[in-house]
Amino acid sequence: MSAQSAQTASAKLLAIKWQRPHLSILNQLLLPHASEYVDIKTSADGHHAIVSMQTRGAPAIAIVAALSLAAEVSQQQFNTAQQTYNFITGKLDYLATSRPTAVNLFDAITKLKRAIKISLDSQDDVAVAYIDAAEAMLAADVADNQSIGRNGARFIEESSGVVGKIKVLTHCNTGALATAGHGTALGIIRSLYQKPESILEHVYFGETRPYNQGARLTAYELLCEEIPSTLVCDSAVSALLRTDPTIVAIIVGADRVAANGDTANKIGTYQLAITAKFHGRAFIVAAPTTSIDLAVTSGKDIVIEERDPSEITAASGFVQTSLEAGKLVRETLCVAPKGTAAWNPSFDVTPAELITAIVTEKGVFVKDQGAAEYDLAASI
Ligand SMILES: CSC[C@H]1O[C@H](OP(=O)(O)O)[C@H](O)[C@@H]1O
Repeated sequence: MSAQSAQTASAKLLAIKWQRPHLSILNQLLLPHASEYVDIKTSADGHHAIVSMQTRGAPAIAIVAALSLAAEVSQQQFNTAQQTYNFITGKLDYLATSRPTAVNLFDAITKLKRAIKISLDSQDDVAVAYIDAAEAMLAADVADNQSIGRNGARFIEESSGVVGKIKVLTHCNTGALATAGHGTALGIIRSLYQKPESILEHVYFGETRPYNQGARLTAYELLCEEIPSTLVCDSAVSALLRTDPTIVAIIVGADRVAANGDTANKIGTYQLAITAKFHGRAFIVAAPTTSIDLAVTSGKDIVIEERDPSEITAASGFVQTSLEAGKLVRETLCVAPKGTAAWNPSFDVTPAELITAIVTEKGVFVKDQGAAEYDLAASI
């Protein structure tokens, strides 16, 4: 890819734009067929963007929440530091009600409350302290993801066990569109592919029913960056692993990793871990430490978001003829018969015993010999 086209690709993949005090986000509900930004002026706008999934992805949710309130605070006039503190903590508690599973949001809220408490106690400007702390999260996430990319690429090169070129498979969207930039699992794939004389030949990715983050968003990222890739149905992965031994690893993101390594991630991840185990392939979780929740001892304590069953019983998209005419006409197609019951958990939990490694910005964690679980409290 030329430098110019790489620049174009990264511009297309900028999910979050922050220029104090202005925040805008790429509306991922319109991707891949339209690339439109939405202005986020208040925490209410941020809450809506997260609940509606205009923005999604564990790290991106936290950063959009934090910066939406920074935009709002920038427009407010406060009489006292205590009033500022009370306003901010109240809005953070409201943002915490948006989506329950990704711990990054709650980690950010805890850190932001700590930052403004320090400024209140030291009689510094509470509003400025908040905005500075929120902005720092954006920059830190990009740096974390680039470290995850380097750590994961090295781990795969050193452990693939295959002479010559390899292929990998990923699930959902864990790239620049799910984070502040570069990505976690897709960040590892990006880093591996961009290496000189890369061993990575091809990327398979699942459509990720029912919201199609794979078919819509990961496809968009991989095509933008001209990374050789193939979309498969979620239900085709076991057959694919059986036919292609050069698929050495399945690499996924995380929304919440428990202290023992059990990992909540997009629905379908658990069965990918099972088929990876059956076929003797590595199953790698990529996540910043802001996705690790040491307060949760195991996956059984992780709250799993359930979304509207209509996401399964119906299919929404843009009418092909309208796209060809340069228009965006969105239609909803009924798939299941009216009255069909559907169970629509947005995430599932993969037990630590099925996870080969957890790649973070601080390093790659593997289980002790013979252990079924991780001890992440001792690692991070
Ligand atoms: C970089 S982690 C992204 C993580 O979030 C996704 O969920 P959603 O699209 O519903 O926000 C999925 O679980 C990914 O692994």
